[in-house]
Amino acid sequence: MSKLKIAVQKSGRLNEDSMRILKEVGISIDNGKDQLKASARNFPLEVFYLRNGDIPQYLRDGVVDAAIIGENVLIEKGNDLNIIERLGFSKCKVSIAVPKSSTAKTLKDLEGKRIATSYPNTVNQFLDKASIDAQLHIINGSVEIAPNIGLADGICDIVSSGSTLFKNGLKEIEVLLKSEAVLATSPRISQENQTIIDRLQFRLQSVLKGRANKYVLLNAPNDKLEEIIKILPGMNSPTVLPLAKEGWSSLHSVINKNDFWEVIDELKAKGAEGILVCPIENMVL
Ligand SMILES: Nc1ncnc2c1ncn2[C@@H]1O[C@H](COP(=O)(O)OP(=O)(O)OP(=O)(O)O)[C@@H](O)[C@H]1O
Ligand SMILES: O=P(O)(O)OC[C@H]1O[C@H](OP(=O)(O)OP(=O)(O)O)[C@H](O)[C@@H]1O
Ligand SMILES: [Mg+2]
Repeated sequence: MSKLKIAVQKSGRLNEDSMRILKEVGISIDNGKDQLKASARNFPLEVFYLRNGDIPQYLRDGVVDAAIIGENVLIEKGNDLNIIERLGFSKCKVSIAVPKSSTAKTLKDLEGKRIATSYPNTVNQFLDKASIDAQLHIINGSVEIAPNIGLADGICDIVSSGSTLFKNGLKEIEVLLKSEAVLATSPRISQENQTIIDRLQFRLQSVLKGRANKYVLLNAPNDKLEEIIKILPGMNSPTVLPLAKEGWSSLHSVINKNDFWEVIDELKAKGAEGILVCPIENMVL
């Protein structure tokens, strides 16, 4: 039987969360230390542990069928490749930054200046679009040090908390793009492996929906139910069960994680009691 070949970063910022999400979709992987390839025990899948930066070419060549990769790397090296799912972790920006003392306020102010970066294609794309002429210095890491050692007037690199910029006396002046981990596929994927990735994607979507929501249970007097139900639309409509206590009901529903605290405040204000909130492992809709 055919197996889906999926690339995952060997080590680095994406590795742990990539392996976690595979585990959460119920895939067990035999993981020997320093193994570059591993098979799943209960799903037709082989994991290849690769460098993030090498993955676009492997996808293009069909060496792997799919990959969990930073979207920023695809924008830099794999604009032709297909993103099928956004995975919600490793969120970051790719930004332009300059020394705090610099008068530059936008990318335009770097006309004729030197920019250090590990993402030359991305920067060039933005420079071309804005008809800006700047000189790129391509370096592979520690980009934020470049202005301090006189190598560049500005940089383009990944920003997350902003602490690396801060520690190096830099300020962000323009966000070129936002990125997160994504699932991408090879244009050469076989029909057989496409059906396997469809199954994997279905499972991933149920885990991602689960992560985005919470299950809420509460008790409420029957005369308040109508108003409470308006706040809690649920997946379809909330479950209402009678309590042993006369005139009271228990209500079960799903709420979005982002507006969870606001909803809880509203529920309390409308007379809800004994509110329990639980994480959701999977949501299959
Ligand atoms: N500080 C950060 N916060 C959040 N996400 C980040 C951060 N830095 C990088 N990322 C994301 O994680 C990905 C992997 O970053 P990491 O630094 O581990 O690898 P790398 O050195 O770019 O790649 P390689 O695997 O080729 O060595 C990046 O492409 C980006 O999408
Ligand atoms: O805004 P922050 O939260 O400080 O994160 C940004 C830093 O994180 C990444 O570096 P990383 O630590 O991955 O080191 P690397 O250069 O070796 O990849 C990135 O290249 C930035 O330097
Ligand atoms: Mg890094």
